[in-house]
Amino acid sequence: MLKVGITGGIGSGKSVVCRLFALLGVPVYDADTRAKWVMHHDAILRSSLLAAFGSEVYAANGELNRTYLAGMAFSNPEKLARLNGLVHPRVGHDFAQWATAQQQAGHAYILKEAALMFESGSWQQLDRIITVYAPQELRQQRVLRRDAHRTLTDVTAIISKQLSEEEKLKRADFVIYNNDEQLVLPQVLALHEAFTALGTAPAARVAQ
Ligand SMILES: CC(C)(COP(=O)(O)OP(=O)(O)OC[C@H]1O[C@@H](n2cnc3c(N)ncnc32)[C@H](O)[C@@H]1O)[C@@H](O)C(=O)NCCC(=O)NCCS
Ligand SMILES: Nc1ncnc2c1ncn2[C@@H]1O[C@H](COP(=O)(O)OP(=O)(O)OP(=O)(O)O)[C@@H](O)[C@H]1O
Repeated sequence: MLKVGITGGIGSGKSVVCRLFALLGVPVYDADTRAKWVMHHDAILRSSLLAAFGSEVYAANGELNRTYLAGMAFSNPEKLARLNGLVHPRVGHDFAQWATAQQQAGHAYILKEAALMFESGSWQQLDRIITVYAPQELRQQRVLRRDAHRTLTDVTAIISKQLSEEEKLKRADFVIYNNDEQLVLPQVLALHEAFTALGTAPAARVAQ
């Protein structure tokens, strides 16, 4: 089974693209959502986050206080690095377990969606990487439309914590252009065909 990563900067359209793959029957692991799940459910991680960032990390009802964490982490590089250092290994472990279950279900390939793929080192768990590309101005507009609570300053701060799109393009095996100039669906269908073939080919070809 081929493991394909799909990354791209904030607002590039990873989730939209992943919804298309999911419609084709491809299992998709959403690292952003799972990161929040493990931060809520993993008792050891909860204790580490409380020890590192204080009791405000969790609200009185036990829910993750995302606004507090976002405000703290996206404005302080050391705190963000500490948060990443605690959360990313747990997400890596969670993904490995999920991927094993998918393999047993006999899928030709699976997708892992993550904003941070090269930054977190999680690309090493994957066979191929797709970058979803859109220019920064368009990404900012999309996020401001999507996230009513974020300002342009917030979005710019998050962008500054992510690897540049140029670097992601250099490091990716495939690019999906979601820049309002090219149709997305034909690009997804072409990759689906290629990955289905690769995922069902002998292991030697997949490993390359
Ligand atoms: C700080 C948190 C709680 C803020 O949650 P919130 O719901 O406000 O934002 P959300 O998760 O939707 O993130 C918005 C966007 O910011 C970007 N982003 C998220 N985490 C990070 C990070 N650690 N570094 C850089 N960019 C990030 C992504 O593009 C993401 O889609 C949350 O982002 C988080 O837990 N981040 C740490 C875990 C992580 O790195 N997740 C990303 C993939 S594993
Ligand atoms: N081609 C498109 N045309 C119109 N709107 C789009 C297009 N692609 C994405 N969007 C919209 O832009 C916003 C950002 O897209 P999406 O949530 O998929 O980005 P993302 O890369 O997953 O972002 P994040 O890193 O924040 O999770 C969403 O509201 C989405 O509906």
